[in-house]
Amino acid sequence: MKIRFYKYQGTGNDFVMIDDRDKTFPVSQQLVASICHRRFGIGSDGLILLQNEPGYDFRMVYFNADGGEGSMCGNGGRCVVRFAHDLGIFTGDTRFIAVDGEHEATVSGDTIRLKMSPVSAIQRFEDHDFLNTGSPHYVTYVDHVDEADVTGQGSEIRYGSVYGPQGGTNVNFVEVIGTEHLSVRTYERGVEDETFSCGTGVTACALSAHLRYGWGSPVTVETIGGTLSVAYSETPTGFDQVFLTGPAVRVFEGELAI
Ligand SMILES: N[C@H](CCC[C@H](N)C(=O)O)C(=O)O
Repeated sequence: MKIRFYKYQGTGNDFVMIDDRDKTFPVSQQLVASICHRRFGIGSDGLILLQNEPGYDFRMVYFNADGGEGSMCGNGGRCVVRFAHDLGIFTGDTRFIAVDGEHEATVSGDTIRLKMSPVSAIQRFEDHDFLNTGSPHYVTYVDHVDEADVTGQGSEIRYGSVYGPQGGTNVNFVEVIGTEHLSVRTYERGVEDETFSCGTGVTACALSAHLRYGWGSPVTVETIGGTLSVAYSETPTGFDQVFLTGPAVRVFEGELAI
């Protein structure tokens, strides 16, 4: 069986994208993991199926690189919007459905602005915050993010006694580099490594920093793979009107023989 695939990246978070509107992709954890493998497959942080959904422009189905169906992916969401735009499914604005519900997005040039789910139930601790921005995120602050042991400490927290039994968490290391300006590195569960950028993670860090420092919106966030912006409104229980904005581009396309 031959399957046409496309490769997209959003600030260096990269995804294999498949137009699955005819629902023929033979989903299995092993197949997805082998496609995402960087030595034996195409190589990516995740795989996304674009499917039809009545009442919406499309449905986003996201899998982590390990082949497990993941929670929401912010950069993947921005990339699938670009993919749907490239396929001619919409022009300008779109509304689609993902694992955490409905999303809206706008395309202008290379920039994709994605509306994220409202955020509540933020757990605040002295040295870290824990919140769910579509995916669970542990946010910890460091003086020099370049020196953080992202993979070592990240996997310790991800598999540790607190979060491990809950299905794990993504772990973000944040350095404040100015007012409303952060630098972030993320250990991603499901990839089980550091990625170049994590959209839901960057969103979590911006909201956490707002709570710590009383900053206004938007917050600019540097990642290894580029710059993202997070806008939001604070509510009595958390945040809504949360928007993640940044570039998403097609890298190449090809054919997969399985
Ligand atoms: N890279 C993604 C996050 C994927 C979430 C996944 N790692 C999980 O929690 O299972 C993003 O841009 O938001």
